[in-house]
Amino acid sequence: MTIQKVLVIGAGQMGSGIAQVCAQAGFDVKLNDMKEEFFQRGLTTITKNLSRNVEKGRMTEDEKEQVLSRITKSLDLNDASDVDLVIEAAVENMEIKQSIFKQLDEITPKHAILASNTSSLPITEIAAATNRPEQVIGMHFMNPVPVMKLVEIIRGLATTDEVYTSIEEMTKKLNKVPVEVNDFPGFVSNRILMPMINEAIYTLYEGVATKEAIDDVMKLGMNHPMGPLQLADFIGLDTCLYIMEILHDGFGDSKYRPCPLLRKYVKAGWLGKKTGRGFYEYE
Ligand SMILES: CC(=O)CC(=O)SCCNC(=O)CCNC(=O)[C@H](O)C(C)(C)COP(=O)(O)OP(=O)(O)OC[C@H]1O[C@@H](n2cnc3c(N)ncnc32)[C@H](O)[C@@H]1OP(=O)(O)O
Ligand SMILES: NC(=O)C1=CN([C@@H]2O[C@H](COP(=O)(O)OP(=O)(O)OC[C@H]3O[C@@H](n4cnc5c(N)ncnc54)[C@H](OP(=O)(O)O)[C@@H]3O)[C@@H](O)[C@H]2O)C=CC1
Repeated sequence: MTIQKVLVIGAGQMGSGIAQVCAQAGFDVKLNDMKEEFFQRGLTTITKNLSRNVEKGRMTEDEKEQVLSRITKSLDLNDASDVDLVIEAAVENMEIKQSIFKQLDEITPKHAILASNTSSLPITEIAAATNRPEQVIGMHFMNPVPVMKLVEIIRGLATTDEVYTSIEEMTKKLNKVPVEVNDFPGFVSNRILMPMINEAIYTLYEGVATKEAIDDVMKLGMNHPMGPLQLADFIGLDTCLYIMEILHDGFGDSKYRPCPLLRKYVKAGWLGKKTGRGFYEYE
């Protein structure tokens, strides 16, 4: 199947990055969010990223304008009526995702593929909200999207080979590397990453070391580009908590219990970099 028109849902940190890389690869992109201001915030991030590419000589001003001209605003899900692919990057919540996919099933053309950028929610369960589970798939980008090479591609129980192949090809066109995984809570990426982050939070909670010391151990000792607490702030502590809850519920194993300190920070609205405060403070 040929994919040309894409609708990205959610203009947050992930959705804006996904819209950017799709437009850079020549796809026509509609970027959807619930409010004008959220769309504008996403577009501002994309414009900043592209301007940095121009400054670094990787792109001309003309090319930047062409990329921007391929991104259009959408504040209404009905804009999905003529697209070939939807990539959903709204909040990590099953009810919200199922409601979006149910509506998309009614709005989008019959051939359209419905993909979710979910970090951990079962694709099979999201697909069950539609009448086309064979055309639903996980397309899990990594943050920051313009930089990270991986797209974890998750097959739901009913996803067809044809749909998988279309998404694999699309991923390569985005200059990313697809890795196929099966549909289990947290897939591969967050089944391994998030318990490490949660354990780092327990290490802080139990007073084993300061936040800076914990991050330094992992940066200097394990060559991680960011320490786990800095990375948690970068991902968003709300998203980290949702993922731990999904692992905990999905496997029923106490080893995935979210650290109480993580819950406390999320309740306080300290969601990390995106709200200006998490384990660290940001400008
Ligand atoms: C939760 C999930 O479901 C899955 C996930 O995504 S988990 C999170 C996965 N991501 C990670 O683990 C990221 C770990 N961190 C890193 O890899 C690096 O710290 C980083 C790439 C973010 C920054 O790299 P750095 O070397 O420390 O900083 P810096 O030199 O400023 O940036 C390197 C490049 O990335 C670019 N960059 C950094 N942050 C960026 C952002 N948010 N958006 C776009 N580009 C960005 C910079 O412009 C720079 O580009 P050039 O080299 O071309 O100039
Ligand atoms: N952060 C990360 O590192 C990664 C996150 N993901 C996944 O990507 C998804 C988005 O995460 P992220 O970008 O970090 O989150 P953000 O909070 O940055 O962005 C989410 C955006 O979606 C909007 N939104 C919420 N509900 C709807 C809806 N019903 N329709 C349209 N837009 C909606 C939000 O609006 P509002 O601000 O009003 O809530 C917000 O603008 C999640 O599923 C997450 O698990 C995947 C990989 C990495």
